[in-house]
Amino acid sequence: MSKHSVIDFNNVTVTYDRQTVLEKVNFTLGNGEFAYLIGQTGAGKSSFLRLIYRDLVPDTGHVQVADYNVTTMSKKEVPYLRRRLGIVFQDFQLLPDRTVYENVAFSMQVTGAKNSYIKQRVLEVLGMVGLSHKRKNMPNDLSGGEKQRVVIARSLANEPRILLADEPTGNLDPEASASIMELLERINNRGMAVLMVTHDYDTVKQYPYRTLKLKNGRISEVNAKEL
Ligand SMILES: Nc1ncnc2c1ncn2[C@@H]1O[C@H](COP(=O)(O)OP(=O)(O)OP(=O)(O)O)[C@@H](O)[C@H]1O
Repeated sequence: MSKHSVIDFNNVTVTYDRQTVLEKVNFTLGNGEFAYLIGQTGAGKSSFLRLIYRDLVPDTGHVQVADYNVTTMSKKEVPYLRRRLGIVFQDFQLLPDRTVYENVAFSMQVTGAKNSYIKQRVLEVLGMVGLSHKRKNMPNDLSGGEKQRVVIARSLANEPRILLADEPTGNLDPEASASIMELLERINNRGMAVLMVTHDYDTVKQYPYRTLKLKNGRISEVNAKEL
């Protein structure tokens, strides 16, 4: 893998039963790059992301993420790979019976970080997403946009190199979506690569970055203006 890329797919094929979902896909996400992944329902976007965090192994081809050869790595190494990734998915919900602070701290405690560092880092990432003042609140006291910002803060806690975001603006009103996009841009400007799966074409047009479309097992670059 080139030192300029953080994700590399080389001729990746994924087949479920007899259905080929990805066929000899090549893809590179540059260090610090922002890119969108789009495609109709069932096009293979979730499968694509699952390959990156090693929830799925390709039938053929290679996947490299940060310094890890994801295709050949041992199971023992998977948690270390995942710590290099910030994951913002709709089904990675917040724990409803823990405060905002505790939700973010929890993701660091499992890595064995020191308490003094956890405290400092949780306050730092909550500050980054503009929610320090809500740290003692429970998730259910927050709006949808604020909850999503806590999920983003949690994903940043372990200082990942890559942020994977699956529909981070789904179900949010335009104002909350804009605040999430501005936050993702700020994070990206600090040097983190961002790969965002979305159906929200208005957002793609408003915040244009390289846009890749999955269709019939293939990936191609599209012009956001033509969406
Ligand atoms: N574990 C599995 N076993 C069999 N088929 C699967 C499995 N996972 C996904 N598929 C099929 O592979 C295809 C791609 O699924 P995938 O979830 O990757 O698409 P997607 O683009 O993320 O869709 P959506 O936008 O609806 O989430 C679909 O036809 C799906 O039914």
